[in-house]
Amino acid sequence: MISLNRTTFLTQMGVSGACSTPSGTGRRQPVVLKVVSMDSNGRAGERSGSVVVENNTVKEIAKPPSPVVEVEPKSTSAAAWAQNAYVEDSAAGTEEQIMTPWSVSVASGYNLLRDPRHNKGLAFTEKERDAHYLRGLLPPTIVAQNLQVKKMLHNIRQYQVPLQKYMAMMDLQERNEKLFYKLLIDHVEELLPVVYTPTVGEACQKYGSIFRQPQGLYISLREKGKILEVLRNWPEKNIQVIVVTDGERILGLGDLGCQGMGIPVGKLSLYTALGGVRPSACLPVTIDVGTNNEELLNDEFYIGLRQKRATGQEYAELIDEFMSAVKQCYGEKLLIQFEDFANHNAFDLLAKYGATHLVFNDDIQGTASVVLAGLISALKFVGGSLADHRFLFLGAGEAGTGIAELIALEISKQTNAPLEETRKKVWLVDSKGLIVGSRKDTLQHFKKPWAHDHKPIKKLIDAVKEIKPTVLIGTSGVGRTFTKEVVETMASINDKPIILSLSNPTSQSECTAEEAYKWSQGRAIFASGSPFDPVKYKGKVFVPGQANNAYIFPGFGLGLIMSGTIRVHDDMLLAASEALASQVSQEDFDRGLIYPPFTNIRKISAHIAASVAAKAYELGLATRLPQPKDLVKYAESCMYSPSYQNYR
Ligand SMILES: NC(=O)C1=CN([C@@H]2O[C@H](COP(=O)(O)OP(=O)(O)OC[C@H]3O[C@@H](n4cnc5c(N)ncnc54)[C@H](OP(=O)(O)O)[C@@H]3O)[C@@H](O)[C@H]2O)C=CC1
Ligand SMILES: CC(=O)C(=O)O
Ligand SMILES: [Mg+2]
Repeated sequence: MISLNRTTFLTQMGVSGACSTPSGTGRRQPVVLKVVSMDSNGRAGERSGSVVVENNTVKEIAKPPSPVVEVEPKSTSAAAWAQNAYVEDSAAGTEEQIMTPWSVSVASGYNLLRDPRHNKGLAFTEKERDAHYLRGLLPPTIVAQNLQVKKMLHNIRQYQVPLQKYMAMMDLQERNEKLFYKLLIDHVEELLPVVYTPTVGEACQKYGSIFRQPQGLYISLREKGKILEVLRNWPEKNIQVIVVTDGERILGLGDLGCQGMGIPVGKLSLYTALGGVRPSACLPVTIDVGTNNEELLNDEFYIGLRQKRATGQEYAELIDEFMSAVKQCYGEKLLIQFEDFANHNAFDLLAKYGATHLVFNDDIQGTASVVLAGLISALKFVGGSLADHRFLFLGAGEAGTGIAELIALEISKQTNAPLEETRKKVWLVDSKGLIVGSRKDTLQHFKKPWAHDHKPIKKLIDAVKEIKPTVLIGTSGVGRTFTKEVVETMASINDKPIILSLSNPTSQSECTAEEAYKWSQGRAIFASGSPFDPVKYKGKVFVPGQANNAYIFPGFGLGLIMSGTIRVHDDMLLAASEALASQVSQEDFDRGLIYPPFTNIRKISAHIAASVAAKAYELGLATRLPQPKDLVKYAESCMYSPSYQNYR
């Protein structure tokens, strides 16, 4: 039973007198509610229902249906949760803590149509139109969600320019969230390149010009000392995952400053679409410490701070305040995904906060896990074990050394050889040439483990001829660096050369799919970070795979969240790789694929989540007890559904 003075209730919820609905004494006031509530087991969920108002007092929430998704483990106390729940008391002008474990927000009539989380557009039924004051606000026709999906897809296909498709998708997300996710989930292969790489790269470059609505939180140097207050400005309180960037290394496009926001927004839409994490639990964040991108600093439409990047103590203090604030606000089990930081910060942030927070670096760890999975399944084509192969990377930054380390770790686990030994199977080339012992003094710390004894080599082609790799991996961020000569040399050394061009977006890919197949006479096993269309070569169709961390992070994150895991461990990355590799079917292999199609991604994510959670339980890092018996089923049951709910 909820008893709250109606005026206070509506004011607190930011509902002005003008939009409040008639509320005679004892009259059931039909409004759509989003109730974040907690049951006696400490489980929270979103519900919809109506409220009963008596004598200007909200008396009850009428029979809310079961929670959409269980989001809090049993061990969380209602009081602990409540500490994180705040509303503005506009009358008093002060912040007031709600001491009951629920909060309610109301939308009806015109506001309901403007509320993307609950809006259904033309899909509102006759009954809902009556009950929620929508009569006359919509044309008479009523359509099913599937027809809305069909119409939106038709509209999006009319646009020839990818950025226009992107903007149409963003508009939809801001208008009707469930329809956005239904469309994205049902047509994931077609729309992933629109909301994610490559188009999201262009969107970030032009973010200032296309900016319409804030889609996440901007924390700039001006917010220093106030980050906790800034977090409370975000409308959602029960955040489970943050994707944060400082915009310094956006895909392979360099420093895009504050306009990097497109990346956390895009990654989190995949958390929901591919991994089933509730949208309301996702928070995109961009930390703005300036940019060294002169073009943006001189761009009149640039949306960020117009100053050079802060570094050193000033940078560290802002990040530290952010990390403390989010933990204080959202608790120990909040997952923080670092995304597209430059490598001079990324490794240090991961090391520093890995000990105190649930942090995951997608570029270092997620990429490593997805590539290892691809290599495990590529063994089907090339034979042998990982230990039988030699790996050469172009690019020795976050992605390159992250993947290298996970490969070495997996070989070490498989062979019981020490890591120092297994690392010797992996070679890396950076902008100055092959990483070798004689360069040790001048190398950044993350390159040092790869400085093997060898004479210096400047050019990739010479390194390929000398090392004779079976696997060539591009993580340089520089397009067309796998030249005809490089690919031909790989094909002369190997019957089936494995070539992965991981750099994003498409313009930065080390080679195209067509180049890889043509120059290797159709023998390459090829995958790329951004998608390429199938290639017809000598009468045969070759389907390239997409080696992108999008296969891993949504399921990985779901696994951490659903098990209440408090720290990430390398063994979880290995578990995720094996789970992904196990999802490649014989039919996929028959098509030459080393990754399963994205059309099955929700099922794949459930398997990844289950494996990650199982590892977390094994390592004693999971706090959701008891452990569910069937983790795959449990993962599936936790997943957000984009289907409309009925509002009574
Ligand atoms: N497919 C996927 O899922 C992912 C793809 N990526 C992509 O990988 C690329 C790199 O990302 P990340 O590792 O984080 O970036 P980093 O900046 O950390 O690393 C880039 C590396 O490439 C080297 N490099 C740059 N130019 C050249 C060149 N001309 N020849 C040889 N080496 C060069 C750099 O050398 P030096 O150290 O000397 O400067 C550095 O070692 C990006 O395009 C990114 O989009 C990243 C994560 C995931
Ligand atoms: C995919 C990704 O995370 C990147 O290119 O940075
Ligand atoms: Mg990234």
